[in-house]
Amino acid sequence: MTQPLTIALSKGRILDDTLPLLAEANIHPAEDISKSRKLIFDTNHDHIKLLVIRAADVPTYVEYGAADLGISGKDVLMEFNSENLYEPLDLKIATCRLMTAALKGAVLPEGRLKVATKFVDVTKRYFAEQGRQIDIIKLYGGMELAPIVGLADLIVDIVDTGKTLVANGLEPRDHMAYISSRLVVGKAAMKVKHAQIQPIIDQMSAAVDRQEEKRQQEAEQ
Ligand SMILES: Nc1ncnc2c1ncn2[C@@H]1O[C@H](COP(=O)(O)OP(=O)(O)OP(=O)(O)O)[C@@H](O)[C@H]1O
Ligand SMILES: O=P(O)(O)OC[C@H]1O[C@H](OP(=O)(O)OP(=O)(O)O)[C@H](O)[C@@H]1O
Repeated sequence: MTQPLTIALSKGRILDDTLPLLAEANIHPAEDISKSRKLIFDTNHDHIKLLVIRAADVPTYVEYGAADLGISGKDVLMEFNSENLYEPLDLKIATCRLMTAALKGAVLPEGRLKVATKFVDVTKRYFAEQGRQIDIIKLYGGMELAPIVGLADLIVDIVDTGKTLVANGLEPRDHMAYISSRLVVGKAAMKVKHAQIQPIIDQMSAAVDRQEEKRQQEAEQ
């Protein structure tokens, strides 16, 4: 019997890049997600449903088995740090870097550093590895403002083009991690529904390869 499958998608910028990949894997939402206020969608497969939720909530849904698969930024997964999730596929979408940044030219204090971020645990682990004492200032967005107003010496945030840093008089310092979106699978779901989940991983993997080829061809033109 075909068991039901639920896939949790991150809304926001990841969603735009996710839908073409799902389409290449022959998973099509029954209605236009971007035009709907619904959070759960049927698809062209009777047994597959899509959830569209806050990016930071995706690992929680998958960990608790409320979704079998999920699509989540590596930054979110690093912060969530769960042992109950497999990460079988790099989708190579929403790529960016997790970096530290400071005011341009600023000399950092010798002693404790004030670090503003929403990635609290990732930041604690990173500076602990460096043997550096820090005080964390937890923010929910707009981290770039913190050094300008003296709230922090350093920030830890996502950098893509670097335009947000430049616009706020900041400069990148340490490159902490390469970030992209990943397909995640709950360990329990993988055991129970392996026969249904594996083909989706394989189709998504082929879709990622095709998109990569397309991108390379476009870059060469
Ligand atoms: N500038 C960027 N360029 C590329 N990818 C990014 C960028 N900013 C964030 N991302 C990736 O996209 C994910 C989702 O970002 P998005 O901005 O949609 O949501 P958010 O602001 O983190 O969350 P929410 O809107 O739910 O508060 C991030 O977790 C990260 O993996
Ligand atoms: O290097 P850039 O290309 O300028 O991109 C980096 C910016 O993008 C993200 O913010 P986002 O636009 O998602 O806003 P938010 O953090 O307020 O959600 C991130 O938090 C940076 O501020």
